Amino acid sequence: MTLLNKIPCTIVTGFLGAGKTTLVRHAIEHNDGRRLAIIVNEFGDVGFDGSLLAECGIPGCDADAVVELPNGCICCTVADDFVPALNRLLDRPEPPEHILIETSGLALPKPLVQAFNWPAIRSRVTVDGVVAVVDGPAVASGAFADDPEALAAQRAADASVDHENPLEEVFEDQLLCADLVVMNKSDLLDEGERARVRAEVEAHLPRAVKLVETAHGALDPRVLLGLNAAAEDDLASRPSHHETEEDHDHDDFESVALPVTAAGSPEDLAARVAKAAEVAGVLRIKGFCAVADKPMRLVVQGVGRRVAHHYDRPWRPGEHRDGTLVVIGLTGFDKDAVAAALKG
Ligand SMILES: Nc1nc2c(ncn2[C@@H]2O[C@H](COP(=O)(O)OP(=O)(O)OP(=O)(O)O)[C@@H](O)[C@H]2O)c(=O)[nH]1
Repeated sequence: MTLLNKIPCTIVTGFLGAGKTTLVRHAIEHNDGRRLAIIVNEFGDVGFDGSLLAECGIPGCDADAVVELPNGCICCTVADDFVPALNRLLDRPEPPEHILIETSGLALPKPLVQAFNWPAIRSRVTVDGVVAVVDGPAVASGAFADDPEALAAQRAADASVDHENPLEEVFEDQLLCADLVVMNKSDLLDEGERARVRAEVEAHLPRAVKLVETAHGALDPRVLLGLNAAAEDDLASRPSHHETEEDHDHDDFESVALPVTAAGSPEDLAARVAKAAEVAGVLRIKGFCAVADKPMRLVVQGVGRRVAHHYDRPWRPGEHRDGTLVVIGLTGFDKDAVAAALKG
C-alpha cells in the first residue's frame, strides 16, 4: 500500500527514439507548478537527453532538478548510481513532489521497479506508475518482430517465449511491466495503421493496461501522473524475460560517439545522417552539431530513417563548437561505414 508520505516516482520506459524525452518535456511544460525532478539515464554517455531537458528553458524548470545518469543502463547500476541519486534528490531542503525517471531506450524497467524495495529508499518513495512509450510507426513497420502477424497470433503474455530478435525482447519487457502504454507518433500513422499497432501492442500486454494515443508526447499530466500503482508491491504481475539482474546484459547493443565537423547546412547534415541510418543494425543517431556561419547549436535526431533537426540555443562564448553524434545499434554494426556516411 502506498504511504502518504512516500514521494511518487513515474518510470518512463520505451524503446530508443520512441518519444520519452518529448513526453517528459511536455509534462514539465504542463505541470501546473508541482515541484518535479527528473532523472535521465542514457545508453552512450554524451548526455544528450539530459542536456535537452536541463536546458529546456521552461519557466519553473530548474536545471538542478535534472539529474543525469549516463554510462549505460540504469537497471544494471541501481546500487552505484540510481539509489544515491534518488537519495540526493530526497535530501534536498525542498524535495521534489514527484520524480520522473526517464530510462534509456535499452533498459529493462523491472529491475528498476525492484530497486524501490531496497531498504535505503523503500520508506521514502513509491513507483506511481511505469509508463511505456511506444513508437507507433516503428511497430507498424514491424521493427520489433521478425514476423509480426505470426507473433501476434502466437502469444499473449508468455514471457518464456524465446526470441531471436533482441529488439523485440527489450520492447516486450517494457510492455510487460507497464501500468500505462502511450502509443506515440500517432501523427505519422493513418487510421488503419493505428488500429494495427494498437492490436499488436495489446497482444503483448499481460494485464488490462490502459493504452492512450499521443502525438509529440502531448499527454495531460493528470493522465500521466498519479496512477498510484505502487508497482514495487506488484512485481509478480510483471513478468520479464530477465528475471534476475545478473541475467541481463547489453551485449546485443553498442554505441559509439563520432565527431562531426561543421555542416554547410542542416539539410546537408540530415542527408548524411539519413545515409548513416541505412547502415545495417543502426537504431538511433542523435547529437549536437555546428552549422557553418550559424551562431546556433543544431540538434539532430535520427530514428530509423527519419531525421529531424532544429536549432536549440546559441553557442556559448568560448564553447567548443565541434559536433558529436551518438550512434546506437546492434552489436557489430559497421562503424566505419557510419563514419564514412557522416563525413559525406
Ligand atoms: N512526428 C513525430 N515525431 C516525434 C513524436 N514524438 C517524438 N518525436 C521525434 O522523435 C525523435 C525522438 O524523440 P525523443 O523524445 O528524443 O525520443 P526518446 O525516446 O527520448 O529517445 P532515446 O532517449 O534516444 O531513446 C525526436 O526527433 C522527436 O522530435 C511524435 O509524436 N511525432
